[in-house]
Amino acid sequence: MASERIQIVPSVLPCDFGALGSDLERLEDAGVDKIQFDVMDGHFVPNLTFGADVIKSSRKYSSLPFEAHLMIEAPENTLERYVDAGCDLVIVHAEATTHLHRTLNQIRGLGAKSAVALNPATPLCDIEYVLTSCDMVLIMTVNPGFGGQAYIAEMEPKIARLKEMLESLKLDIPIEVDGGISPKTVEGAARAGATHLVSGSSIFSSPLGLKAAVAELRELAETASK
Ligand SMILES: O=C(CO)[C@@H](O)[C@H](O)COP(=O)(O)O
Ligand SMILES: [Co+2]
Repeated sequence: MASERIQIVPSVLPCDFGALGSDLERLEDAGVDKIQFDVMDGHFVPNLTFGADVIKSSRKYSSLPFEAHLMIEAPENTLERYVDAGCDLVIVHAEATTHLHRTLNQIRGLGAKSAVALNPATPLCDIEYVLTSCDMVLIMTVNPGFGGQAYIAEMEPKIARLKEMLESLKLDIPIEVDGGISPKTVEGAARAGATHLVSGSSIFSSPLGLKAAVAELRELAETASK
């Protein structure tokens, strides 16, 4: 199944926002599969980053797919701007939008892929009836808002249960994990069923350098998922 291929997805949070273009070029040279832009509004999460304009002006520096991880209240009001900015996939939080089914279909209607993210405390039953409107599900392995937090290993049974749910519904949808992914934690997430692995602080601070850090994460995840 296509969704089983491991993808390494850097979060841009550790990038130098004054030189984002050159950091995006470095990431592409390092062999990553897509780029995650962490959009935070200071309301849904207690941190503020950037909006669609920054993503739009970054688009020319990379040929990789872009995904917007929208940690914002009422994302349905601004989805068009992220698709227009060049995001191939838009991720909304189940906790941040009242009419989740409509919001996910709105993303598809704009011509992008749709995904839903769940905070650690949010149960899988909250998305059971919208899975056919999703092109990916993101299980947060930290509480959203900041990079560099500790991985919450208690999310592994949640990932495994989601994988079972998707299999029983015959839905070929990849599971992404985000937060605290490093060489120490990636195997547990991959073994549980995650194939898209977001990593920020670990790959950027690795003494191996970006390229070898990305290769190491990929190799560990591929071995663990077999
Ligand atoms: O969405 C988020 C945080 O809210 C993530 O994308 C993190 O920013 C990933 O960073 P690390 O946990 O890998 O440092
Ligand atoms: Co993120």
